[in-house]
Amino acid sequence: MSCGIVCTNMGVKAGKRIGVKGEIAAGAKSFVLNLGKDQANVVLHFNPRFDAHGDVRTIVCNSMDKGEWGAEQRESAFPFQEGTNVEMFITHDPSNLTIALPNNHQFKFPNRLGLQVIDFLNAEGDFTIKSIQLE
Ligand SMILES: C=CCO[C@@H]1O[C@H](CO)[C@@H](O[C@@H]2O[C@H](CO)[C@H](O)[C@H](OCc3cn(-c4n[nH]c(N)n4)nn3)[C@H]2O)[C@H](O)[C@H]1NC(C)=O
Repeated sequence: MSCGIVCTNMGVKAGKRIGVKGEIAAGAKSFVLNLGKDQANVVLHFNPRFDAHGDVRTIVCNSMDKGEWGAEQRESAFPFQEGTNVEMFITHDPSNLTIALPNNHQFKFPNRLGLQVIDFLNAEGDFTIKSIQLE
C-alpha cells in the first residue's frame, strides 16, 4: 500500500521529461519512486537503498509487469545524502528510460513494458516529494 504521493493520468509521452524534487529524510533507510501505467505495471521502480534488504548505498531498479517483478539492476553511483533535498529527472523512449541524478550521474534502464505514455507515479519510503515538473 502506498503511503506517499500518487499521481495518475499524467500523460507523459516519450521524449518529455519528468522532474521530481523532494526531501530525503534524516536517517533514511530507503525510498522508492515508481513510474508506469499503474501500480501493477511499473516501467521503473527506482529504489535508492541507504541500508535496506542487505544493500548499502545502492540504487536498485526493477520493473513490474502485471504485478510480476522483473530482474533487478543495480547502479554503482549513489549521489544521495540522508537529510537533504534532491532533484531527479526521468525521460523515456520506446527502448529505455534515462534517469538523471545529482552530480551529473545518469544511467539508463530498459523500457521492458514498451510503455509509450507514463501516467502513474508514486513515492514511498523516506522521501517527501516537494514538486513534480512535466516538461
Ligand atoms: C537474496 C535473495 C533475496 O533477494 C532479495 O529479495 C528481496 C525481496 O524480493 C528484494 O527486495 C525487493 O526488491 C524489489 C525490487 O526488485 C522491491 O524493491 C521490493 O520492495 C518493494 C517496495 C518497497 N517499498 C517501500 N516502501 N517504503 C520503503 N522504504 N520501501 N515499496 N515498495 C523489495 O522488497 C531484494 O532486492 C533481493 N536482493 C537481491 C540481492 O536480489
